Amino acid sequence: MDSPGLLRLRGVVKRFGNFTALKGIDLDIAEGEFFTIVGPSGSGKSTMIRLLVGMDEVTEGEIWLRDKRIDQTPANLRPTCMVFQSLALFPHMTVGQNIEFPMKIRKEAPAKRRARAEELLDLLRLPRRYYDKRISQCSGGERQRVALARALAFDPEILFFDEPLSALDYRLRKTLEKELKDLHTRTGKTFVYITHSLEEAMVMSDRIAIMKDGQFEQIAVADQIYSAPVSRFVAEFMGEVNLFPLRAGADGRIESPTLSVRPGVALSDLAPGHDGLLMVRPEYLRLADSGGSFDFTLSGVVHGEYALGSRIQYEIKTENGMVTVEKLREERLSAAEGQKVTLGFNAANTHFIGEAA
Ligand SMILES: Nc1ncnc2c1ncn2[C@@H]1O[C@H](COP(=O)(O)OP(=O)(O)OP(=O)(O)O)[C@@H](O)[C@H]1O
Repeated sequence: MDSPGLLRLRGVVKRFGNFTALKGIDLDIAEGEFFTIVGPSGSGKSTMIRLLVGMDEVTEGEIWLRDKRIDQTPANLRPTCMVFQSLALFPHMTVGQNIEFPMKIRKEAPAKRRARAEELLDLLRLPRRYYDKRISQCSGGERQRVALARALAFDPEILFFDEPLSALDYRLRKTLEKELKDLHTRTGKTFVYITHSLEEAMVMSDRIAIMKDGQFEQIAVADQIYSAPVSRFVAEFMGEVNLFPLRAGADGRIESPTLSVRPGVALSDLAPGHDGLLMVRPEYLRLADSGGSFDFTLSGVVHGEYALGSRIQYEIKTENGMVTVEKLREERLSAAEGQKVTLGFNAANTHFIGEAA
């Protein structure tokens, strides 16, 4: 990033008694960015968001918004807004009253509030007649849109989202993921989003931060995190993956206990005398039995076949454990369960992780 971030964290530590939940976080989020924090349960995502919105205090470190230090600013005085999984709408009020709530607090005139509420209904693609509808009469997806409209009515500098879609069913979640991305583009606001779901993060975000044990393991654009993870943890967290131990001899020749390596193959990140893990995503493995030349090959037996909608996943049992292969339905493997197969892949479709097996 060229310009300094809109939101900056410097050395942020959060301790609960003897337990350190955040271990010195440095982070810059750019204005207008869709920034997503992903991580397993207990990694510190909610703790981080709570500090950012002012629901909890930092133990050490600083949080800056533009040129103002905000870590000591009470939540209600921060120009940020939070959208929760639980929505926190007022169920006995109408859609219009909910959306207008922040403007009412600001003591804006009724006509102005109404006009803005209608604009926000349009923006969230809710019919204007919903203005008088009670929240209790709205569906889950509609409530989610009302909550977003209300959050935007605060006109915050940054919107924080704490797993807002996790309680919804799969189809609705998929629809709202796209709507949120679209909303982000149309409003130009800065979105900071936390989720367990990698897919959600991949669909929507400009950048993704992978959190582990109170620290960021990697921060990058989705593609890079998927194809060039910095560690085994990130590789495995970012979906199905095959990892093979590998080492380069003093002469640079690559050796592997599990793979046959074509002589002359080189990996730019693997220096002579070093070892690590070779990563290949399941979609890059091919059947090598019918010919073709591959940098790496291995043999196994087809153990299982699983339909994943448009794709099919295969488990291939090898001497050194299970290998996962994924194909589009129309590229189904011509091998039945129990059949012996040779798989191949090329160095160009791999990524080397300099981490011991
Ligand atoms: N008030 C608290 N007192 C003591 N420990 C806490 C407190 N809040 C959080 N923790 C601990 O801090 C760690 C991080 O919790 P946090 O809720 O931030 O994780 P998370 O990544 O949001 O998890 P999840 O995805 O399950 O919500 C956990 O080990 C949790 O037990």
